[in-house]
This record gives sequence, C-alpha cells and structure tokens, in this order.
Amino acid sequence: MLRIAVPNKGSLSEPASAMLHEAGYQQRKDRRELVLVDAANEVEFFFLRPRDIAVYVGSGKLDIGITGRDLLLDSGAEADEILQLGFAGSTFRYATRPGTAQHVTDFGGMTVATSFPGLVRAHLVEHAVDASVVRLDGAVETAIQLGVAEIIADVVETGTTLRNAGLEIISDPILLSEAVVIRGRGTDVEAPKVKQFLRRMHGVLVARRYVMMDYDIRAEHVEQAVRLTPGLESPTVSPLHDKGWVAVRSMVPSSEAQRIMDDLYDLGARAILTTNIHACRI
Ligand SMILES: Nc1ncnc2c1ncn2[C@@H]1O[C@H](COP(=O)(O)OP(=O)(O)OP(=O)(O)O)[C@@H](O)[C@H]1O
Ligand SMILES: O=P(O)(O)OC[C@H]1O[C@H](OP(=O)(O)OP(=O)(O)O)[C@H](O)[C@@H]1O
Ligand SMILES: [Mg+2]
Repeated sequence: MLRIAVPNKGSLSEPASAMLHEAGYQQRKDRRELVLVDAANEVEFFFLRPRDIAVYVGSGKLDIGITGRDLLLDSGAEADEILQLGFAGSTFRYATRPGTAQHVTDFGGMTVATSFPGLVRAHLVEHAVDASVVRLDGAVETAIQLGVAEIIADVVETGTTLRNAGLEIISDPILLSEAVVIRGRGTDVEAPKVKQFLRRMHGVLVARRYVMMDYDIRAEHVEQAVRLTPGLESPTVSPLHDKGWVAVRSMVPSSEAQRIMDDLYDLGARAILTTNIHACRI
C-alpha cells in the first residue's frame, strides 16, 4: 500500500482533501479520523500536522505527502518536491515598523521573530547577516509591538495582517510557496503506485485549468482557427454534413476561453461551446 501524508488542519487541509477526492481517492468524513485505508486504491492516508509531514516523509516512514514548500524547506527534512499543486500560494517575507530597516543586509545585531526559523537562519547566513532568530508558534506580528523582535519573517498572502499591524514589507521575498507533493529520498517515483498517484493529481490540475471547446467553422478557415486552439496534442477536426464546414474540438486554458471564443467568432466560427472537464489523464 502507498502511504500518503495529508495535512489535518490549517490552510492546506481542505484543498488537499478536495483534490484527493477529485482524484478518485476516498477521504475522511470526520475531521478527527487520523488514518484512512482506501483499500480499492491500495492507498493509506495519514492525517498529520502540516509542519510534521516533511519529517515523516523525509524519515521514510511515509512514501509521499502533501505540504507547503515553505514548511518543507523550513524542516530541513530529506525530502523533495515532485509536483506543484497550485493552491495555498503565499510569499515568505520580512516586515518591520517603518524606518527600522529596508533590506536584509540592514538586520545586523537585530532580532527576527518567525515560525520558520530554519528558513530564516539559512537566508541570513546566505546574506552573511549576523542577526538573532526567535522562534514563535504564530501571531508573530505582535512580537514587534511587544518588543521581542525588531523584524518578523512570516507567510504573506494578501498582506492584510501586516497592514493591520502597522508593519511594512521589506527586502526581496525569501521564498514563493505553494502546496506541493513531496517524496522521501528512498521513495521510487517510478514505482507504479506512485506514478499512478502523480498521474491522477496531474489529471485534476489539468481538468481544473482547461475547458473543452467545440465549434463549427468554414473549411477554408480551419487552419487559422486551430492556431487559436492548438490543444495539448492536436485538435480533432471532423467533417460536417455540409461539406463547406468542419467541427473542431480542442482543450483550451479556461483563463483564456472567453478571449478565444471572441476571436473564433470574428473568424466566422459558430456554435462555439465550452464544457468543463470532469477528469482526465494526459
Ligand atoms: N493566509 C495564509 N496563512 C497561513 N498559511 C498560508 C496562507 N496562505 C497560504 N498558506 C500556506 O499554508 C501553509 C501553512 O499551513 P498551516 O497549517 O500552518 O496553516 P495555517 O492556516 O497557518 O494554520 P494554523 O491555524 O495552524 O495557523 C504554508 O505552506 C503557507 O505558505
Ligand atoms: O497576508 P494575509 O492574507 O493577511 O495572511 C497571512 C497571515 O495568515 C497567517 O496567519 P494565521 O491566520 O495562520 O495565524 P498564525 O499566525 O497564528 O498562524 C500568517 O501567519 C499571516 O499572519
Ligand atoms: Mg498559521
């Protein structure tokens, strides 16, 4: 059985379970369930604290896991990212009160409060800055108000929390993070069950990002039309009863679907339809 670690709470938990469900895996019905055996798919899910996932996977006790890139790198675990999942996107940044510092190289002699000490220490070393690091569990913004630190390093999504605390973002981003699938160094990514898992998750990503587009177009314009809708491999072009027209079917990125429909219409295409893709294997 493939043993997979899944976040049990926080920002990663619900979208991770939703994605696994879309990929055809059984998911827990009760948030208190710790382990779930999906016998039909020969997979065992372990619901763990997001911060601990890289540790379990890195130690080889579990084969793969879903976590944030920031949590993986902070842990220093012997695990690698093998698929980006496109949710729980964030940046990891320094912030402070206006006038304190502008850049990481100004931090000498100061204290940085963070829940990600591994990431911050490595970043300070990389920039040869001699600053102290204080590890806090959360709500690190308050550390400045209470005089525990001059600088904080934290996850920024919308920036609202920092603005509300009267802090400004400084220096370049330390990291861009998102949810990722990780594997331990001993996990063979070529193993059939691992490959199947990755194919399924990749299928969900594609099904979410693309729509299926169908349209009819006069045969003499089909070459121009398929340049607008090249598809992943090559579009399907089928004859219509009226010999002067063909039907085209192709996958297009959903973010561009409306613009492509307008362009196809201008080219003379009619009966332009888009439909959602429920699932796919690419
Ligand atoms: N607004 C956000 N707040 C926190 N983490 C976020 C946010 N957006 C994305 N993330 C990502 O989610 C992961 C954090 O997971 P964690 O379980 O700590 O979430 P959390 O929402 O902070 O939960 P907690 O309630 O334990 O503070 C990180 O990879 C982080 O980059
Ligand atoms: O940029 P924003 O959209 O405001 O989001 C970022 C904030 O969200 C997280 O806090 P969380 O709610 O997880 O609380 P915590 O600090 O106690 O973990 C994170 O630590 C930031 O404080
Ligand atoms: Mg948090």
